[in-house]
Amino acid sequence: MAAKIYTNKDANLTSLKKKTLAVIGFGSQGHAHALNLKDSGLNVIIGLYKKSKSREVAQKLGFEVMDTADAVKAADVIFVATPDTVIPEVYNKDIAPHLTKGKTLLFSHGFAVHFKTIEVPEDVDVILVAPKGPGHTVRSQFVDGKGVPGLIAVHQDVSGKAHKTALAWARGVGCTRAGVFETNFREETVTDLFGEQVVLCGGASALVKAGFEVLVEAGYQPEMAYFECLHELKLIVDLMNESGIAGMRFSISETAEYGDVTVGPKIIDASVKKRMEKQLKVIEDGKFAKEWTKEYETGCKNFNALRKEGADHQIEKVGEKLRSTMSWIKQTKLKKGASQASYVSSSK
Ligand SMILES: NC(=O)C1=CN([C@@H]2O[C@H](COP(=O)(O)OP(=O)(O)OC[C@H]3O[C@@H](n4cnc5c(N)ncnc54)[C@H](OP(=O)(O)O)[C@@H]3O)[C@@H](O)[C@H]2O)C=CC1
Ligand SMILES: CC(=O)[C@](C)(O)C(=O)O
Repeated sequence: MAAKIYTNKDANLTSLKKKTLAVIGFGSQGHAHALNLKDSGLNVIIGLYKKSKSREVAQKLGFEVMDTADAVKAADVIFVATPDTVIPEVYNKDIAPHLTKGKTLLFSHGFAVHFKTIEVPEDVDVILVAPKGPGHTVRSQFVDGKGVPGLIAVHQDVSGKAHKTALAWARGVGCTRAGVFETNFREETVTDLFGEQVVLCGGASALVKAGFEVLVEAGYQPEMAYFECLHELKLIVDLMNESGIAGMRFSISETAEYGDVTVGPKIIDASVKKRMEKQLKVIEDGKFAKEWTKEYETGCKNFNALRKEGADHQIEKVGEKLRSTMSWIKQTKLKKGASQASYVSSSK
């Protein structure tokens, strides 16, 4: 039987209207959920650590900002929007001690609950509302009157209202405008990690860089390689996003389509699929979660070195130059280190 898609007609905000909603963290997801919920007429407070660079940004956007522990004490629903590797320390220090009976714990990724990096008490609801898109898109789509499709899941339902709360939150952040599927913490966690590592962020950026390098090393202009391998990828993926692979193939030339169906399977062949299957096992077995947690706990040395290698890649320099000279590309210079929320789409 096809999974049910929940939309606005299935969800209302009633169960959240008289509640205090705390968003712990004001980053990519945190700022988007907070602003969208606030624009949906709900009472939202922000919990941050004392030295957070996002305190001032959140206050300027009209939020009451508290220390994390105080926000948890004051709230009925607590959205843990800190990085997955930070969740254990924030949870154990500032959330768990104040998670009294009847509160609801909410996540937008199941990592901490599924891989048990935290222990949740038995007397609170534990739910997931996971928009299937970056936080900045969750916000910009909402501002444009649209929504990002999302997932909901219930890990623990003490109140008997966990599902309704999840749906109400999904409505408040705009997901039910697009469509919401119900899943469970394991499925969301595993598929999200797989998707972002193997297809979306990891797979796509590796494919783009490899294509760019092949063209540049063969003597073609780096600008041509950038246009072909990075810039145009968005335009092709947009077509797939809107009307499927078939729709994209309808729009491109027959020459391109012939190359697509004959060469594509030689590039992404059975050996690539085997490596994808292997990575899925690494995620399912919790090996990835252990590796990432250890990397974080030992100071992210390897992670930062790989980040720098990526930032120093020629494609970044060429791309930055081209994007700054071409008017039709939206100039959103998202850069790590600044407050994520400083790129917020205004609500008016
Ligand atoms: N990025 C995305 O689009 C998506 C993220 N998710 C999930 O959302 C959750 C949050 O990720 P994301 O939004 O990317 O995180 P970000 O790194 O963008 O933001 C993290 C926020 O947490 C704050 N923070 C850090 N330490 C603490 C602390 N001790 N107490 C309170 N706040 C703290 C940061 O403060 P400061 O601002 O000072 O740095 C920042 O505001 C994760 O579970 C992630 O997996 C799910 C779907 C998509
Ligand atoms: C945007 C999203 O959902 C990702 C890629 O999985 C993430 O940022 O965690």
